[in-house]
Amino acid sequence: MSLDFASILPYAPLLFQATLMTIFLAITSQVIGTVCGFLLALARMSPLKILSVPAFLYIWIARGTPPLIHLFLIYFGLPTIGITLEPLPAAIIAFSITSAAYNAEVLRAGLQAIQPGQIEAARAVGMSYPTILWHIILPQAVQVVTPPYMSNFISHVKSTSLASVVTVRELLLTTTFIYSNTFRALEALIVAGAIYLFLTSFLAIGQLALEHYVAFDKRPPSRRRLRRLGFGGATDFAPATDAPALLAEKPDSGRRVLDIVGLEKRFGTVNALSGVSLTVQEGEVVCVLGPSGSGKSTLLRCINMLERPDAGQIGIHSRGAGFDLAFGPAAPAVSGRELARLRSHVGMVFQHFNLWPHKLAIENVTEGLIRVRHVAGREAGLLAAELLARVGLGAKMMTFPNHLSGGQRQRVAIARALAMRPDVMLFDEPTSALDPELVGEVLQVLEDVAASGMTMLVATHEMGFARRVADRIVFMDGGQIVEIASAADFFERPQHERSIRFLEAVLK
Ligand SMILES: Nc1ncnc2c1ncn2[C@@H]1O[C@H](COP(=O)(O)OP(=O)(O)OP(=O)(O)O)[C@@H](O)[C@H]1O
Repeated sequence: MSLDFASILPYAPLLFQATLMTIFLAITSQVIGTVCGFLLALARMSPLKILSVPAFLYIWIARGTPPLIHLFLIYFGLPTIGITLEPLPAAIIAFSITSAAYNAEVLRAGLQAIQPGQIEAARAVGMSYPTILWHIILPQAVQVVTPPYMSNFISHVKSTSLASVVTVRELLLTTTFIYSNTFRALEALIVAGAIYLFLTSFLAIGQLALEHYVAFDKRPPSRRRLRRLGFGGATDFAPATDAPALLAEKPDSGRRVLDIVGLEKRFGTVNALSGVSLTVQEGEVVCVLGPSGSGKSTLLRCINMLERPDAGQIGIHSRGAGFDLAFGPAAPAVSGRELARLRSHVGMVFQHFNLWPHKLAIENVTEGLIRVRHVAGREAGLLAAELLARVGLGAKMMTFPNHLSGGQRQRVAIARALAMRPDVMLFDEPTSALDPELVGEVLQVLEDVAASGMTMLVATHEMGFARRVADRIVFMDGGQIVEIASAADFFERPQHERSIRFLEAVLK
């Protein structure tokens, strides 16, 4: 038996039209399915049950039932309640329903793949949720979702052949028409298969190109990206020398920057903070010491409201703005905008750095300036370059975080927090995640920052650093402040029996 493709040839224009219809059907329903899938993914992740439960039910039902049933329900079922649709809109709606359910799960996986620490770091510089979503979460989520999303798209293209059963003139229906006229079923089906293969191969190549495009940290930064920050290229940068100084001279104003009164925080049955009161003056360096689980991190996280206290008051009195927040059942709610404003005045450095891996070191520093302070790209680039040079990373500013050592990452994180010109800097065990030989370089930067007059609250296990640099020591145990003393007094003449035992244990 010989194949006779020549008899199919007269139908080429028809096949071409059918191919266009298949492409139109696939793209339209995929676009609708992606937009709806994205909204569904957000709803599914929402803490509000009124959003997450319906989203879950939708995805469960739409994924668990055949697309052909969706199509029949819409095309044959809806007319029974008075809604009649043409074949093409019916097919588009049916395929969008399926596509939305599958894409919702793919997109949710991408959104949830971002480490929570990165989102906390973005909140800590004062970014709003939409800004975080757009600039921190989505660019990274795209990297994660590209392979499964494109895979869904490829299988979606093939599923559009189902539209033939409701007489949409797509590829399969046209193919059956051709072979019923020519009696050349084999040839017609081979041609149709080849066209599907061509379309899906095109998407597979698109997937490879997209994967390459979104692998931001695997290739050198584009010129466009650098120009936005005022640099013409990666190699022509000379660290700025005339950038305005970001760190003030050590002040001696006696002005209170931080006022904490009666702070309480519970996690279930654990009293993480009980009646914590503390005042910190401008330019003061306060080290918070205490055994593991004593509440040091919780105290810092409550100050910039990454954790919401259950009761008490926090006052932050900056030169530019003042915040007096009260907590408790009767306290007024604090708006998201006010929280973001507060956080932009309180710098936070985390134990695990929490840099944004898709952004260069310099972009990690400029991001808050551009998105929160609305500083122009060029000016932000200059300030960031100056700061990175000050923390000893002038030569690494065009490097992605994954190519930096732990100590270098932490120094970028310090520059990122300093760039916002905070009124107080909170350091949450900044050296605990570092290899011992990298601790020194970070502590040196901390000492430099302290010497420059920054008001600092440092939760740390580094006793030598605390003794050398701290003006005062706050010693915590069981969620309470047990002792507050000058560094000399605390280390030479600890008063409280718990402090004495702690020092005996850690200094022996
Ligand atoms: N998100 C949370 N959920 C439940 N319990 C928590 C949470 N965060 C902290 N805790 C608990 O609160 C207490 C204080 O924890 P916190 O992390 O503030 O201590 P820490 O002094 O910083 O400890 P470490 O030095 O080990 O970091 C601990 O008992 C801890 O288990």
